[in-house]
Amino acid sequence: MVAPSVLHLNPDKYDDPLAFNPWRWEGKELHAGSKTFMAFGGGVRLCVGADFAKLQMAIFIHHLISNYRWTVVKGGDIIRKPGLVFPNGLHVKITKKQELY
Ligand code: HEM
Repeated sequence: MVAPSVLHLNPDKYDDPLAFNPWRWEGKELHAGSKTFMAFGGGVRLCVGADFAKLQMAIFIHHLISNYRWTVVKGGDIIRKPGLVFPNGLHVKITKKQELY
């Protein structure tokens, strides 16, 4: 049985687990097989909205790529293992593209 909250609220894994701290995963391995993070839960209680949420993220990224110009500021080294990993981050500046009409 998988109980994501037992993992995510475990003070041995995360300092002050009840605090809102989006940086808590910085430097940790975040991939499908991660032992410290399960974004959509797992097992029989796997998030039923996971595919819907991923579709919304894909549509959002599509609009960001189609309508905005991305300029790399720093980072960008890529490791394929097999998913993409940016070991030193990928900092980009995003500016709205000029309207052509
Ligand atoms: C980025 C967006 C989302 C994240 C990170 C997320 C995360 C999670 C996690 C971690 C669980 C498991 C909770 C547990 O095991 O106690 C869960 C369950 C659930 N999620 Fe999501 N969720 C997201 C979006 C959605 C959406 C869009 C819907 C509905 C349209 C949804 C509906 C549900 C439902 C109904 C459950 C309970 C499933 C069950 O207990 O059988 N979620 N979600």
